[in-house]
Amino acid sequence: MDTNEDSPHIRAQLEDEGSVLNSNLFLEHVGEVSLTLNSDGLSWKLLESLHNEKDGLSCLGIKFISKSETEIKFSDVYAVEFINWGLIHESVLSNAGGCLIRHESEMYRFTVHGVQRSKTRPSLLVLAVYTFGHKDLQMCHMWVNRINALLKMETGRPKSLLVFVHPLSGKGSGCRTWQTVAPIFSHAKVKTKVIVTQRAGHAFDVMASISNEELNSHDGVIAVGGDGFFNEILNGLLSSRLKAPYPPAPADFVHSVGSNDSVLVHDPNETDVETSCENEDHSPLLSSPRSNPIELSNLRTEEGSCDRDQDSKFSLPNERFRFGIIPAGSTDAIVICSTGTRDPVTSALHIVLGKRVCLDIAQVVRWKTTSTSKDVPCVRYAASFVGYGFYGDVITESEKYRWMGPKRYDYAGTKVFLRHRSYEAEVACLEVKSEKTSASSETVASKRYGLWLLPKKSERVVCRVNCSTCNTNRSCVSTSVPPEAPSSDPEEQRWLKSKGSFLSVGAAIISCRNERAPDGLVADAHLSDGFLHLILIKNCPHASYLWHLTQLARRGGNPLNFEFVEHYKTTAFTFTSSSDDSVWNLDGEPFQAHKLSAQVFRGLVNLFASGPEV
Ligand SMILES: Nc1ncnc2c1ncn2[C@@H]1O[C@H](COP(=O)(O)OP(=O)(O)OP(=O)(O)O)[C@@H](O)[C@H]1O
Repeated sequence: MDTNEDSPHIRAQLEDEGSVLNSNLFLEHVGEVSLTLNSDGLSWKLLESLHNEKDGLSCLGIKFISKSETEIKFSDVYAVEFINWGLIHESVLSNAGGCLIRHESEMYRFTVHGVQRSKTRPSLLVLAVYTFGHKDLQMCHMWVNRINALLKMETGRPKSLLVFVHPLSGKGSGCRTWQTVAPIFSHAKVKTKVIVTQRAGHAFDVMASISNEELNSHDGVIAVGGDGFFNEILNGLLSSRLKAPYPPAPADFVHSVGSNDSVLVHDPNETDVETSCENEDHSPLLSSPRSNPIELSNLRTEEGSCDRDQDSKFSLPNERFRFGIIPAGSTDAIVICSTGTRDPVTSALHIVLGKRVCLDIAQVVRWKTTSTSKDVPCVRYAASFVGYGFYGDVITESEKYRWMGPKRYDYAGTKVFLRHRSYEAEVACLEVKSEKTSASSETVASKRYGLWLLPKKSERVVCRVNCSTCNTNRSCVSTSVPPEAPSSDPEEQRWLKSKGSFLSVGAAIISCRNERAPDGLVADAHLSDGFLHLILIKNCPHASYLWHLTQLARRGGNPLNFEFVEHYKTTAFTFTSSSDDSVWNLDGEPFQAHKLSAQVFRGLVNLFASGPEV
């Protein structure tokens, strides 16, 4: 079998100071191949004797094996493992008639675990497993060691992860989803500390109370669940660690907050984000005791980082520490927007391969729960969407039907749509000059509403892998730099206001693509451009609202192209309701707020993802 003259036993050739290795090995289901390793990856070629050079390997006109060289880059390989002595199945040509026959023989084997893109859906990653074999044990060990050595040189791959599994997420399949992808992590030798949650708020409590030292010992935290579960983990981490100023607000908003005036001042050295929310709404996050805000105020050592007394630092933004989501929820919009698909295996592969994409995070501060309440400010963070009116009502209604699983959203959505309730409110958002189109090109409607002239559909730049919009004017995140927040200089602030009766008020941080809205609410929203898209749906006839929702549900639809829809691209907004009955929807979780302000932090967190291939 071995023909290499240099070594009678092992057909291994080290060239170029050992950087290239070449051997003849057997590849499972293929046959004998010439396998080459170089610094980039592996490539192999079926040995010529096994196929007809002209036609490739074929039997009765059916082509079985491509004669072309095949390869896999180390950037797409996440593991190699020795699997001892056993059968390798080969395909060989019979002498009679040149037909393909199956042949198997025993030898030592090793498996290379990698990733391939689906040919039909480029966002979908599929497992690629290549098993090579050789009669010589040392030969196999040498290949495994060499591949392992090169895999260790791949940067950014996680070694240790904290994994939260929500067993009841979506259709109740959180644990099953984790069991499906867990072998990917064990093959990749990623240590996982798995916590299956026992109740709502469990993951928040763990993340809020975990020491920075332990957090720093992991390369990231993974949510096996839906958007709401991810939101809980995000809030658990940020609530006690991110020290950032409150959102900017117009003067009349500041005054109306009354006794809370002082905390609206934008001096980060004076303003601590408190995590203590009054336990008067029924959010699962609020059901458990919180850290004492007075203690928290002593934690700050410098902007964007936290230093608990005896504890080490955890910087924010934090380039090394990433969040991951393995979709098991009912909507999974964050996964769809950040990977382009809703597939647990794809998400797991993005994680073990150490992909990275920055994500904007909205800070939402509730100043009043009801018109008469005297509250301490309550800070929450959202990664995908913050909505009021229709969106708040759907989430409130759907909570009653959790047992229905994902179908609850359709049922609750229909009920709320039929009610056609509108809400009196006042909304103000910060104008961002650099984004505004020239005055001469503003339409009458845009002037009336203070609207920006939004790009035509064909001019919209959709967020993709290596998105130039997200990467412009920023160097992703770096440690010790405070998150990029809207300017707090009153000179630079101009507020656009809208007061009236709204069917809904929504702020999309990302496009919010999901299976019910294939292009998302805002098709050209980006993962980390530092903007919120504020969408105000003014009261309108029932049929018109239905038309808007129909456009939302259509691929290629234009849900924002209506007279009754106002769209502001902004970095901060404030909201005051005229009624007491004010429920917001934060990443799919209810949040009662009569008066709130919000701002976006550009690229505050990193995700194990690479952006959507759309
Ligand atoms: N063990 C548990 N039992 C009950 N509730 C839980 C448990 N673990 C987490 N939760 C709560 O369930 C909420 C919803 O979870 P999740 O987002 O995974 O599901 P979903 O609502 O079906 O999906 P989506 O948010 O994508 O629509 C979380 O915010 C969390 O507070």
